[in-house]
Amino acid sequence: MQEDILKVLFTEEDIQVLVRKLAKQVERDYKGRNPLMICILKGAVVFMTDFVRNIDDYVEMDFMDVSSYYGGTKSTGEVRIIKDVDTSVRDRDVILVEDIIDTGITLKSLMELFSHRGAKSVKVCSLFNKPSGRQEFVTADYVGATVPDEFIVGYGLDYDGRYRNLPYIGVLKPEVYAK
Ligand SMILES: O=P(O)(O)OC[C@H]1O[C@H](OP(=O)(O)OP(=O)(O)O)[C@H](O)[C@@H]1O
Ligand code: HPA
Ligand SMILES: [Mg+2]
Repeated sequence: MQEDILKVLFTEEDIQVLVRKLAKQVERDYKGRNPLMICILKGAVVFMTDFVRNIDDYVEMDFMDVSSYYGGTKSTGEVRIIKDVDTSVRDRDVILVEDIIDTGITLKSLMELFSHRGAKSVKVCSLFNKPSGRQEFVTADYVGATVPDEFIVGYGLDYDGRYRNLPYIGVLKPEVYAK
């Protein structure tokens, strides 16, 4: 698996610094508000588990599985809901927890959905932002770091379902997806 990685962009230690920074920002901004954190599966699952454990206040968690890449390195543009949340978002302070915002297509459709469902507020916390990929005008309220215009994997992020278990963030060798 490691031989498919061109270079490491963020080590395990780098990632933990970013995660703690985001958790402390959210902890401060949401003090006493019991926000509903919605993890956007599958990519955000690793981030979510570290993130919530760095927040020293009440939070609730739910999970939504959406997909639009289907094993490739380019968005299909069609965001499919595979599993919805169980919790009612009406009058809740919702925080969407994402691993990466690239084209912005996933986030745009989720923001519309949750605003429509009557959430009191909807904010976005994304570990990574790739502004060079943007096709929709969306921004996250909390961002860990900006990444370059390369396909990255690890710490939840996949190519074709693989590499999510890498503890670091790496750039995938282009020959892996050119095959
Ligand atoms: O800004 P965008 O171009 O929409 O890309 C970002 C989204 O794409 C990835 O999910 P994916 O559809 O690959 O599903 P996965 O999380 O199950 O891998 C990633 O986890 C984000 O949710
Ligand atoms: O760079 C990426 N890597 C993995 N999944 C992704 N989904 C959008 N962009 C990416
Ligand atoms: Mg994916």
